[in-house]
Amino acid sequence: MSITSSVKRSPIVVALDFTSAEQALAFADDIDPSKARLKVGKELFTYAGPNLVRELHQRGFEVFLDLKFHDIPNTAASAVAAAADLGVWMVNLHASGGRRMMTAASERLAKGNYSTLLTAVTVLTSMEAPDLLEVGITQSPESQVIALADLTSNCGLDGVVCSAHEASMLRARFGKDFVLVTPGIRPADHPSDDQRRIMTPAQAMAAGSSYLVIGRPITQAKMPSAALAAICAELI
Ligand SMILES: O=c1ccn([C@@H]2O[C@H](COP(=O)(O)O)[C@@H](O)[C@H]2O)c(=O)[nH]1
Repeated sequence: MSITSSVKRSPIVVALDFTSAEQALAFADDIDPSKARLKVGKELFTYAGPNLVRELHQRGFEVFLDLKFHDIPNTAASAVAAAADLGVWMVNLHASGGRRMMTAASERLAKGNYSTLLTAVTVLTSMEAPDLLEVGITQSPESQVIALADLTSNCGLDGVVCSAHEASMLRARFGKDFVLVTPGIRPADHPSDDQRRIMTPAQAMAAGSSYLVIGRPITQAKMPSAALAAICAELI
């Protein structure tokens, strides 16, 4: 069991988009696990693998394994179970993988009695209406998020990854227990980079986000732990 549950954690999840375990662990060693959870995504996991996740657990961090699985139902369910066996706090799928994929994954976790949270990505925070149109989706990002969040909820998952722009609408629709994970968070003085549907940390919390995923504004700062502390202070 990796989760040190007695510690009250902040809603911040720092995206460890680094190219090595050494960089990720140096960052982790500079911060307190009560101040943030950590997200391991495709880049870092491809470089450093499951051992890095174990190292972060040993240091007392809860880990969101953000691999956004999207595959046939059996493969996606098996991948989610592998993540749960690793003891991660949260793992995710792409909701566009559809009902049978999401149900298979959700049922696999329930059958194994895992405590790992399962969420589904709705519309990436880097996308706007013209991006959706180019991949054949004529709905607005907001309508597409609602459709995929309805499907996710029907399939028994714990919540969705969306932008904070959709958070208040989804909070009203699904209630207080539905998990809303919102990347695309930018302090007011930080550039948006490749993100498009962005909000500040305080705005996102006020809109009903459960967890704020924040990467570059913290990890690329001159003093990452100070950048994290400033964002925590904004949320008090
Ligand atoms: O819709 C999504 C889903 C996932 N992400 C991930 O969150 C972080 C954001 O990093 P920043 O540096 O704060 O932009 C990154 O790891 C993405 O893969 C997302 O941004 N949007």
